[in-house]
Amino acid sequence: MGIVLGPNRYGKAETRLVRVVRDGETHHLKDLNVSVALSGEMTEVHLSGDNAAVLPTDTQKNTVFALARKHGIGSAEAFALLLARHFVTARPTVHRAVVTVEEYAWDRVPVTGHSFVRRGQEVRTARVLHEAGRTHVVSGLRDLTVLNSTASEFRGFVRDEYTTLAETGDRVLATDVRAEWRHRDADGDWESSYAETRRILLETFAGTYSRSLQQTLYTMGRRVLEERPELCEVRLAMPNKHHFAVDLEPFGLDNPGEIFFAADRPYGLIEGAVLRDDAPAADEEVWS
Ligand SMILES: O=c1[nH]c(=O)c2[nH]c(=O)[nH]c2[nH]1
Repeated sequence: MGIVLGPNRYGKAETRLVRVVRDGETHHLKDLNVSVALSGEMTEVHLSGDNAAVLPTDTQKNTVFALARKHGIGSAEAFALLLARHFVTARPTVHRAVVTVEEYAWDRVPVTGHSFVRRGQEVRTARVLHEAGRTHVVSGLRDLTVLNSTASEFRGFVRDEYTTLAETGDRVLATDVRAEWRHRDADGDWESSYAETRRILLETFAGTYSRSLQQTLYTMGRRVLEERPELCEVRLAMPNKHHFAVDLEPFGLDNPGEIFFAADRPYGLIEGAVLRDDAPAADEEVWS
């Protein structure tokens, strides 16, 4: 039968790499999504299952982390060139490498040298419930992605027979803030209220030494209510976007809190409301 193998390639897609460079109190962040696609002498693996020419995609992922530690990440292009050349040069069975890098831009939150907010993806929200005799206004935002590259620990938690998590005195804390805040009244300066509340949320995330994301959440909500008298309740939902320090020891490299794997799931989801004890009751429907 005239059936042949056509064009093919393979590789590790979407390795989420975060590099933190610590220059004293000032940290620098690179956040990349790296995809590798290799092709070459891959007929046998398809036809007979002989893997002799196959560089595992797992190895490709490790290479992304190891070369980031060894050579740094000057720019997306430079890092892609480094990887592509490595795979083709180091592996005779690989003839072509296509390396695709997405870089996510972060701005500094000026409160500290280690706090960042991801550029340009947040959404502002507003919800009004109105019926005879009452009106509720809830403002909010979602997908405000923030990261502290230090000043976060997680220790002293419950341990049972299924616990493997190590205690940590210094970790990356990152989350997509989903926040909604309820106004006491149906009139106000919505623009300045929004801008100030967003600023307080951001600055409190940045400026709070965190013993848990729960503590950070409560502190953010509390600070908003302390500073914004027009508001009576804040609800927050914050995924704990885990950043795992990559073990580079098998490759003869140390990792002094520099190279992280940014996992997208599963994630811890921390949710909570913070309210004044005299907040007027509101229907659940005002919240999303
Ligand atoms: O801030 C955190 N809160 C938790 O409840 C939790 N659970 C976990 O595994 N890591 C974390 N981090």
